[in-house]
Amino acid sequence: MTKFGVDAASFYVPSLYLEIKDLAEKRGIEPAKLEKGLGLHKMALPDVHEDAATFAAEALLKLIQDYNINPKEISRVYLGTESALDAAKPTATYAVQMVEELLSGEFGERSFKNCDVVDMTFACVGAVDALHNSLDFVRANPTKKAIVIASDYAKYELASSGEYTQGGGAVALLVSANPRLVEIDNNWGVATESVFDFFKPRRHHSKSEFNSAPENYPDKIEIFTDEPVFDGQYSNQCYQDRIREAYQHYKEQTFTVRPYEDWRYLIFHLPYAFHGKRVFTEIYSIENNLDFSDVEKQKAIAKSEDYINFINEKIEKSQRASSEIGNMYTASIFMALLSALQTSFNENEDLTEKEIGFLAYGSGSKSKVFVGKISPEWKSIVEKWNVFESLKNRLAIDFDTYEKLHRKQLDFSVNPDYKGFGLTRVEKESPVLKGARYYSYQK
Ligand SMILES: CC(=O)SCCNC(=O)CCNC(=O)[C@H](O)C(C)(C)COP(=O)(O)OP(=O)(O)OC[C@H]1O[C@@H](n2cnc3c(N)ncnc32)[C@H](O)[C@@H]1OP(=O)(O)O
Repeated sequence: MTKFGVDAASFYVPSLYLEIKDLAEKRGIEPAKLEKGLGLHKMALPDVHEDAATFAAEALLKLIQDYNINPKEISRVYLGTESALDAAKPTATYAVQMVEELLSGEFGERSFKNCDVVDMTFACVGAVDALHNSLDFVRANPTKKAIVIASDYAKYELASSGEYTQGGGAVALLVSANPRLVEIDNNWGVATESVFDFFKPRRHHSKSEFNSAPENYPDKIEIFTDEPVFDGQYSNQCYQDRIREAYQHYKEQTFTVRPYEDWRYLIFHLPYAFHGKRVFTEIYSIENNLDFSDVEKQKAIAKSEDYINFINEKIEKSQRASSEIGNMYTASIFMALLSALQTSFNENEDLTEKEIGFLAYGSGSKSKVFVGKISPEWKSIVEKWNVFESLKNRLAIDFDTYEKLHRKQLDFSVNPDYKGFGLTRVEKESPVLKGARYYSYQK
């Protein structure tokens, strides 16, 4: 029987970061809480010229170049993002255009001309939805290939409880038959409930708030905000509830008992590094008939030797990249996979045929639980990544620069050596192009 899944993967993390201890000091938070309590070390930050479109373009370009992909052979580019730049024009169109233009010498003009390109949004689970859809597509059309990109900038209000979990970047996945990285099984546990744990409402503004609003602007206009409205502890609870329900749904469909025991790695959406291991205590307790009825008992389970051994074996390696990057929203779950596989690769572990369990979550809210099996050729894909080496080649910025970047007070790139895609300008004058974004590539 033909197998379907992820054939290759690549990632992009911006070159700037802030040390978490610098943030802790300025905000009066004990560094140990962030480092030892939540697993945070560094926070990746977009430079002035970067956004979710440039992140996506970088990951897409790397995927094409590292794995010799001809864009003309790609039938779909589905982008999961909650950092969309426009409410109508997909961020994926910007990313595809950047890559098309850069590679026009090699593949001709408009190499993605017959490609189906779209964004998918459901907070942090949007790229899993894109993967799910793309897998359905290749299962129905086994000779075709799709690319899924997860790209986001996780930005929170200054001095909020989300601030120390900020981060950003992108992961791109090639989806096809006979995948060389991981085969994805077609059983999906799903749980949905509409809640307000974390969301980005359109805010209404009146025309009078804009000094230079053109005559033909409507009296009320809507703009998106980068920063979410959220309730941190409630979002933790919603995450825990949804993954419990989706895991249960997965079990019902697969008639499995304690499936997590067969998983070499548990790969979670990680809003911060230690989130997966903190919330999985509930499912672990249910599966092992442990009393989870009050906070004391829950803490005892989290601190038990069995649970700590379980975390060290099945979760810890997936957290390592997150500690160095922070939240990547849609891309976090895929970066957790890359982190685990890169570590196994570096340690010469043979993962062939091993099962991986995925527990995805998106606020608002939805969870998907599904399983993959590592392909025999996995090392030929992972050997191109160098996840941890590449994270060492970044530029630390100071707190003052961080705050200015956050407030959009800087006009020029912070990294003097920046290379790659960058925003050149946003049209401000022309009534028919106002807001159009233009990008170029810095060699
Ligand atoms: C977007 C989504 O994916 S939804 C799910 C997650 N939600 C978010 O990411 C929303 C944005 N983020 C937030 O609101 C917050 O950062 C949260 C909710 C994630 C974390 O909230 P906080 O109130 O900062 O932390 P919280 O009190 O929950 O946990 C702190 C941890 O540090 C530990 N800690 C505190 N001080 C110390 C210390 N000095 N040394 C060691 N550990 C410490 C605490 O014991 C606790 O860990 P434990 O519960 O495992 O024992």
